[in-house]
Amino acid sequence: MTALSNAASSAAADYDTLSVDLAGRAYDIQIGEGLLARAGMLSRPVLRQPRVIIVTDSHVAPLHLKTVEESYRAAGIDTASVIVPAGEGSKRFDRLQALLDDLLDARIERRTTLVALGGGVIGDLTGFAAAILLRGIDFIQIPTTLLAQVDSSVGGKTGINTRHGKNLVGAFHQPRLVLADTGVLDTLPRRELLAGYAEVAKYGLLGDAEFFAWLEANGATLVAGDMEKRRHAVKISCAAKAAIVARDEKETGDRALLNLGHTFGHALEAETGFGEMLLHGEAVAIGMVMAFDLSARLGLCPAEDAVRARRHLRDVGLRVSPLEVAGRQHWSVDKLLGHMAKDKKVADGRITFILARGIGKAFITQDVDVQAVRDMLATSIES
Ligand SMILES: NC(=O)c1ccc[n+]([C@@H]2O[C@H](COP(=O)([O-])OP(=O)(O)OC[C@H]3O[C@@H](n4cnc5c(N)ncnc54)[C@H](O)[C@@H]3O)[C@@H](O)[C@H]2O)c1
Ligand SMILES: O=C(O)C(=O)C[C@@H](O)[C@H](O)[C@H](O)COP(=O)(O)O
Ligand SMILES: [Zn+2]
Repeated sequence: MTALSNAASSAAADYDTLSVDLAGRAYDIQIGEGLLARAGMLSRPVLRQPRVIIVTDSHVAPLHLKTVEESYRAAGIDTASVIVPAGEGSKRFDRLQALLDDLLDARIERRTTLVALGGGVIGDLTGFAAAILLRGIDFIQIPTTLLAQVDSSVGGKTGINTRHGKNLVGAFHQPRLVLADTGVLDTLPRRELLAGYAEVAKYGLLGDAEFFAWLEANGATLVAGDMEKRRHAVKISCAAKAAIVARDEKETGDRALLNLGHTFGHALEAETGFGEMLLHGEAVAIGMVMAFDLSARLGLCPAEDAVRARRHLRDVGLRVSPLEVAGRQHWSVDKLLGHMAKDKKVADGRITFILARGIGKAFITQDVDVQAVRDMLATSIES
């Protein structure tokens, strides 16, 4: 029985199922409240042995680990758990090594499945561990942040940061299943919810003007706690990401659109040390404002659309300028460009940019005048 038919056959099922259509490696994304308590039953069809190892972090463990462990055990599935320190600092080589050793200590086998229970950090780290342990084992994503539910749990990008930059070591390794329990967002701090909202807005800004207009009308109530609106946003976002990933799994083309705001955002994250000063989603929000500003400066995008992008992100409560990053007084155009020059999308020495012809009309280009980028960055960091 597949996960899809499981959902359909359960009279009590109150979740939506989307699928990521990758030949031979297709998987379902299930979205709804209460999925943590059903994780065991929903995972069974994709497990290759009745044993999982759950990887989670020190914030999520006390809140949600017991529910997931009990759910697996109730479904007759043996569990062990590994808890790593919360935060972006866990996407590092030394933490990866410690995790790999813990998993090997737990006597992992080739048919054992890892379960990533947490935000994007846990998903990226656990997914990478799954990609390289015993030369590749299965994993399931149970995303617990808005960011992870709308973005990082889908699509198979896994990896860690290095001193050279963001996500520079990793692998494409698709999960077998994604269980997005929108109920767990209730325990998520507002700052983290907002960071995830930036990636939600990204889907509107890059390819769906209608969704962006919906967010302009509903974003504030979504952030305030409206469950239906959160669920709708998770569904639309996952559907958009699944479609892009299905047509360009390894980012040889279109998938780079999902990097809107990231070339700038990753540079801002690197400059602030990949930590609490600026979260990934927060950096992406500022990066998307920069991408729209640059597009407008280059005459590619109506100025009004750049204003709309900035206004909406600011109105929901996100910072929209590097100058608003508390604790960070001095920015340098050269340093930001230095980080951008190490981006994974650099080709033949040229930085790839995701720009826009308007809201919902992003495109990929290497044909950008560096002086225009310098001017935009200089304006954005001037006090
Ligand atoms: N692989 C991808 O496609 C992809 C996409 C987007 C982002 N990312 C990566 O994801 C990471 C950011 O993910 P994130 O924003 O989820 O950060 P995160 O994983 O650090 O989680 C944010 C914080 O929320 C806590 N938390 C998680 N769930 C909670 C819950 N339900 N209740 C209370 N606290 C909870 C965590 O412990 C952490 O402190 C970055 O490293 C980014 O590069 C990857
Ligand atoms: O899935 C993708 O593709 C994305 O670009 C999603 C991004 O939100 C995510 O932050 C991703 O990790 C960035 O891609 P990277 O290849 O620059 O690491
Ligand atoms: Zn991102």
